This record gives sequence, structure tokens and C-alpha cells, in this order.
Amino acid sequence: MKLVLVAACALVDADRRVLIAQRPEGKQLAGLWEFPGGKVEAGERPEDALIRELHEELGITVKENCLAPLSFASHTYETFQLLMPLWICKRWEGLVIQKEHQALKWVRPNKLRDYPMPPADEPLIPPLIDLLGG
Ligand SMILES: Nc1nc2c([nH]c(=O)n2[C@H]2C[C@H](O)[C@@H](COP(=O)(O)OP(=O)(O)OP(=O)(O)O)O2)c(=O)[nH]1
Ligand SMILES: [Mg+2]
Repeated sequence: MKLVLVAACALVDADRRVLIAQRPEGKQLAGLWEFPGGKVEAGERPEDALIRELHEELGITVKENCLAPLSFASHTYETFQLLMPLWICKRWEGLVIQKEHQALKWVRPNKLRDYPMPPADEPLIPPLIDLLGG
């Protein structure tokens, strides 16, 4: 099965809330709430892919030394195997703006289960609660 590498990020604000974003209509898993990010392109470093996606999707500029690895998701979808490292980021430049998603929301980690997420994402919630204290 095809392995798809996706780089994703939990942006964390001063109130220890995490940014989730609602996937666009017409895309796979439309309407579900995800961590911003996207597919790593051929020959691209995952960190560079994440920095690129955060700029494309949210309009922010992130420096690589502001990205800390937290955990990863590995999930078997019907047509591909997803491998998705999740970084944490508490510092960025610019204001977060909604560019590609249906909606953005800042939520405390212990409220993430109120928002339907892709099945791959569920195991990422406990490490966020551990790190940020619910
Ligand atoms: N970004 C992101 N993708 C996720 C999450 N959980 C999850 O299963 N995925 C899946 C959905 C997609 O199959 C894949 C990432 O796709 P994407 O649509 O974000 O990719 P992309 O930004 O590069 O967009 P595109 O150019 O392929 O349209 O990973 C998540 O939390 N964040
Ligand atoms: Mg994306």
C-alpha cells in the first residue's frame, strides 16, 4: 500500500489552546477538524513541508527551531497508509488567518473530542493533554 507522509502541527497559544482547522469541502475527510499541515513532497524535508503548509494554509511564518516534535500518527486508510509526525509550535510570526479551511478554532486539548477529527488523529490527543495540562 502507498505510504503518505504528512507533516502536521499543533499551534499552541498563550492560553495553552491548540489550533484545529476544518477541512475544506470537496476534499477527502471534508468537514473534519485537523491539525494544519499537508503532504511532504518528493525530495522535501518534512520540516520544510510543514513550514510551507503553515504559510499556505494560515499565512504565518514559522522558524524551524520553533518546531518541537510531539508524537506521530500511523493509520491505515482504505487507499493509503498515513504516517503523520506532529510538531508543537508556540511561536510564529504573523496573524493566523483562515485561507484554505472552512473554519479555525482554538480549543483546550481536553475539548478536542468535541470536534470530529480524522480517525488517525485520536491517538494524538492524550500527548497534547499531557503536555498542556488538559
Ligand atoms: N493536515 C492534516 N492531514 C490529516 C490529518 N489527519 C489525517 O488523517 N490527515 C490526512 C488527510 C489527508 O489524507 C492527508 C493530508 O492531506 P492534506 O489535504 O492536508 O494535504 P495538503 O495540505 O498537502 O493538500 P493537497 O495539496 O493534497 O490538496 O492526511 C491532520 O490532522 N492534519
Ligand atoms: Mg493540508
